[in-house]
Amino acid sequence: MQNIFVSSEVGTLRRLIIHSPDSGLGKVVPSKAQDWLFEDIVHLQTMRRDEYDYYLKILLYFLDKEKVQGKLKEIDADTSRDFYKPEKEKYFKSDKVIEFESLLADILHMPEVRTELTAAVCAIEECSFQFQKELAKLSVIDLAKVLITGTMPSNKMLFPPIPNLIFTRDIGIVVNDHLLLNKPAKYARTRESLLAKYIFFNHPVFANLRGKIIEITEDENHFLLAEEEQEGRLNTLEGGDVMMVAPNHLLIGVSERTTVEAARQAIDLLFAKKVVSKITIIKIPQKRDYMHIDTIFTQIKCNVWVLLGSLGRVQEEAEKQQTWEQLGQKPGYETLIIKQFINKPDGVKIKDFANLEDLLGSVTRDDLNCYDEIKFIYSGNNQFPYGAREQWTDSCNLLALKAGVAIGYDRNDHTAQAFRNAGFKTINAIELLEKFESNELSPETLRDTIIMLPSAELSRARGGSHCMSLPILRDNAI
Ligand SMILES: NC(=[NH2+])NCCC[C@H](N)C(=O)O
Repeated sequence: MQNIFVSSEVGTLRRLIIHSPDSGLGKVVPSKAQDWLFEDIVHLQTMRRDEYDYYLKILLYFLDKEKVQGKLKEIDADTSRDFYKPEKEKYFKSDKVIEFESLLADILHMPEVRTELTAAVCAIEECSFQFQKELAKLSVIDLAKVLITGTMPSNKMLFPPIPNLIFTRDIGIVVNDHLLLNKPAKYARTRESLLAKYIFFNHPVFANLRGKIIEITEDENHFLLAEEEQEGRLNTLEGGDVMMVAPNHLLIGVSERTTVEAARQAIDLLFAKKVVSKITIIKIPQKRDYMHIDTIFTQIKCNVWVLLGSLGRVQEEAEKQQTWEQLGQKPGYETLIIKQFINKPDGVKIKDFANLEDLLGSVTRDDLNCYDEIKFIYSGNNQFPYGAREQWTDSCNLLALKAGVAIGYDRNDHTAQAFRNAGFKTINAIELLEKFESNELSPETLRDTIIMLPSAELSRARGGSHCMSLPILRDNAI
């Protein structure tokens, strides 16, 4: 049975990996917030109870209904939140909405993996030998927690937390029946990818992936470079920059996090294995606002995309501006460079796209064979200055649960209006769950709806629901 397969962004979602905010997130301090890629410190309880738990309940309703249907009153009344804690009996334990921490605990039951992984984590975190011995005494459940949170059951912090693990999108991407592992650009995300690597290579759930995991490495000449030359030249690639838009077509962003060398290596490896026949590189400005391509656009259904207008159709404007630039005026816009590589029997052909809309339109028509009128929804309804404001809080980072039904943040009011103008309904996550429970609505019958997740705390971590998901199984979109 095919249990790992993703060939689009909008086919009905069947299985995914998530990670609920752990106690490490509550240990982010102001002096480390930026280093740990947070814009602020977050209130953990609010983030869990009033925000992320709703995300989970919605996912369960869509992917594994019997875990929640008719039980929400009871679940919500339990102040201990045992339903959400993998070590508790009442835990929802789903093989569709899969918690990273449970996968980690499972592989730590294998003695060899436990020894290797503990040693590897201690090595990268420069743990003392003494602490490494203490880790050996922990139960599997406690060890999994320490490897994620960095803190021992005694409350001693052995190494820093990995608060960005809630953004499971970035650890790897399923490309048809293969998996492209990340190689993080930021030190704060190194331990996440180490843990992920051990899970994908060892967990029985991923047995079908053996021989199909693609890893990005350094070119051997890299090791011979002097340190100052090496700087900034590592091959790095993060999942938020990789988007599987159609069975034949993968998008890769070259960004603050993903280097052109890594993108090139991914193209060579994926073409050699014939996993896809078309890969488009989208080079976006290297800035914090747009760390990955999924922060500037995502797909809602075959003919609908949400994107940041200031990076859309700018090319024509840019060409007109050229004269003024030649006369010395500074460019007042940002441009994208879009190059498409097509693997043909007689060699790789390259095609240019002038702007994002042209590329996304071509995905809709040429790759998904969808001829419905293409709709672009712009962040902030393309009204100054809401486009930029709402993009910052992930207005362009939505997760499609099925074609036309996606989950995003509730705080992006102008973008929500743009969705309504385009014929979508918007509904608050809490209200939707009530309507599911009362059978007024159901995941199966919902159409063209954007689910609005409470997000005051979540958005401070600088990622949206697209980032908080690693889909491993979707139905085909076509
Ligand atoms: N796929 C994404 N856009 N992920 C967002 C990750 C956010 C996280 N704080 C970081 O900076 O790494």
